[in-house]
Formats: sequence, structure tokens, C-alpha cells
Amino acid sequence: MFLNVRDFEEVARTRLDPVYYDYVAGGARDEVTLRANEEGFQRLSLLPRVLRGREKRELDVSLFGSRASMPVLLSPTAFHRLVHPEGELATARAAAAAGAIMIVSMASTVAVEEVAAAARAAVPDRAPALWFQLYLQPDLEFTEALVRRATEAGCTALVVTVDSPVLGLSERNKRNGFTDLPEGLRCENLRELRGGEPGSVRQIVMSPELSWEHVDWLRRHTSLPILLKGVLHPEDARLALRHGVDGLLLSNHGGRQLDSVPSTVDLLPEMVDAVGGRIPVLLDGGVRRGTDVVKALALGAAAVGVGRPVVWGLAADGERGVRRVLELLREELDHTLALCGAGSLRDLTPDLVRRTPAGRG
Ligand SMILES: Cc1cc2nc3c(=O)[nH]c(=O)nc-3n(C[C@H](O)[C@H](O)[C@H](O)COP(=O)(O)O)c2cc1C
Ligand SMILES: CCCCCCCCCCC(=O)C(=O)O
Repeated sequence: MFLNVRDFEEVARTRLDPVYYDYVAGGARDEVTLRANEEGFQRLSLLPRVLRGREKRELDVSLFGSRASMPVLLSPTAFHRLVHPEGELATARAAAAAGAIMIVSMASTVAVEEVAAAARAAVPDRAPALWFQLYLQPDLEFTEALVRRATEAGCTALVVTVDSPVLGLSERNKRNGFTDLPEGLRCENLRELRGGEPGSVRQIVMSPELSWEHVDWLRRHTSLPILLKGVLHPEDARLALRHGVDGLLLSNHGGRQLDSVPSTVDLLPEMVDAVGGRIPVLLDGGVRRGTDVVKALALGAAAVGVGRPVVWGLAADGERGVRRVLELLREELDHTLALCGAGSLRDLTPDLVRRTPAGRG
């Protein structure tokens, strides 16, 4: 029986090839940050209010023009067809049915046009909420074409991942010799549609030479809202404001890039402070429970993202699994709000969160 997100991870672990399980579960180097993300939430306690609840609680949010049924979105995760044959098509259908925002990874194993079509078909009466995650490629012509494809497919925001000047090093992948996708799976958004060898697929380039000038370039080439994913230093948050960025997704890539960075929830208050309410700050990393969502929102996040939980849902039970993971998080969020005496997300304020004294969390 799937009672919580962890149950899905357990089933996924038994179903998946161990090499692919490790790819998803793992983090960089010693996995200090990977563990810190969940521990960060566990060290925080909730201090509920009483005698001020409401029979029905409002969980809807509106973010960058996308309406969503809850402040939990699907962070971008690569290679869904590694864990389920329907891959991102199943994920997109589940997200659309749940009314959740899905950030489609640039490294998806289904082309963004097909992902969008699957989402639209799942909810013919409304527009599904899809955003696109981008690794800015040094070949700007290619990047521009890809942004155009994502926009034409119906993605309504760009999430630019900036924490990957080089690829993080997973020792699990190295030990397992996992260096390439299996036969038949490709990053479909990287396929040459016009130039190059027709039908061939490019490698994603992680470039240490990317700079704020590239963000400025992107700003000039799209009218979509731009969020930066992976800004961790408050000074970079302030720079993002100056470069016309519309939002931040506070993320350490689920502990998969630089190991030893703080947990995202520990950084949240100072990042919220750094942007001073001028743009929304979203957060991902270690969110596994409705209580985690409430803690992040109370500390100022506009919404949270989940990465691995979605992949576990997909691996364990395809579209139905992702749907159930999202439902569970929604139910837990609603239940936690009720127990905290909160009638809506607006009632979540920092005074509801306490740091557990050291040694007791
Ligand atoms: C299997 C996997 C693939 C990922 N692929 C991407 C990606 O393509 N682009 C990206 O920006 N982040 C990627 N991430 C990071 C997630 O977007 C997100 O930051 C992270 O998973 C959040 O932590 P959580 O897994 O604890 O929820 C990936 C994470 C995982 C686990
Ligand atoms: C097939 C083995 C590794 C290939 C690396 C490509 C990286 C794509 C981006 C995925 C990602 O961000 C992640 O965290 O994983």
C-alpha cells in the first residue's frame, strides 16, 4: 500500500535496474548535501495556531500566469524513459490531471512538443501548466531555436539551471559505469531538426564560461518569464534582480552538483530577505511530506518543487504512480494546514516554524 512518498521509493528500488536506481537516488561525491536537504526539514518544528481554522482550505496558487491546484510543482528531472517506457508522457498526463505545474527537463527522453500534447490531451477543457527547463548552450543559435520550440509547444515560463558550469560527480554512477543512455533513449530536445546531421542528437554542453551576459541575452530573446534555478548565494539573488530575472528556484539540484552546500530550507530565509519580496522564491530539495511544504511556505517560499518523488511514482506505477504521489502530497498539505489552524496558504507565516534545538531534531 502506498501511504507516503517513501513507500514509492521502496517499490521503485525493487523494480528498477540498480544502476538506474542509483542514478536517480544518488547525489554528488559524499552526498552530504543530498542528506542535508531532508535533514534540514526534519530540524524544523511547526508551532500551530488554534481556534482559527476553516472547513475547506484553499490550496490553489497562481505563479507566472500559471494556475495550479497546489503550491507543489514537478521540478525538472531528466530521462523518465529510463524508469518507465512511457516516460515523460505519463508524467505529463499525471501532472495535468492533478492540476500541477510540470517543469519539463531539457534532458527529457520525449520531445517537448509530445510532452505538451500528452498534457493537453489529459485535460481537454483547460490549458495544462508547463514550464521548460533550459541549460543555456554556448551555441546560442541552437539555444534560441530550442526556446522557440518550447514556447511554441505551450511552455509558459523558462527555468534556467545555473548550478551546472560542469556536471556534478556521482560516485555511484562512476562505480556503476553509467556514462550513457541505453540504446534507443535520447535527449529528444537535443535532436537536430534543421542544421547538423539530420536526426542526430547533440550532447548537452555544461559550460563554465556562462555568465550574466547570457542571462541578458536570453532576456532579449524571450518574452516568457525567466526563473533561475540553482542560485544559492544572496549576492547572486540580488544580481538576478538587476538582470531582470522574474523568479528564483532555490535549489542545490537535489545534492547532485556541488556537494557540501547547505540545505535549501536552511538558506531560504536569507534568500527571501535578499530579494525583499520583489520576485517569488520557489524552493526544491528534500520535500517529502506535506509538513515540509508548510515549513517552506511559512518561511517565504511561493511554492516548492519535488524531483525524486515524481520519478519514484513513475517507476513504481507509471502515470497512476505519479498521480498518487501528487495526491498524497496534496492531502498531506491540506491536513497539515488544518492541524496548523491555517485556512489558506496566506496564513502561513514564519512564526509557525521553530528550529529544533541541536541534538533533538
Ligand atoms: C534523476 C534526476 C534528474 C534530474 N534532472 C535535472 C535536469 O534535467 N535539470 C535540472 O535542472 N535539474 C535536474 N534535477 C534536479 C531537480 O530538478 C531538483 O532540483 C531536485 O531533484 C530536487 O530535489 P529532490 O529530488 O530531493 O526533490 C534532477 C534530479 C534528479 C533526481
Ligand atoms: C547518462 C549519464 C549522465 C549524463 C549526464 C547528462 C546530464 C543531463 C542533466 C541531468 C541532470 O541534471 C541530473 O541531475 O541528472
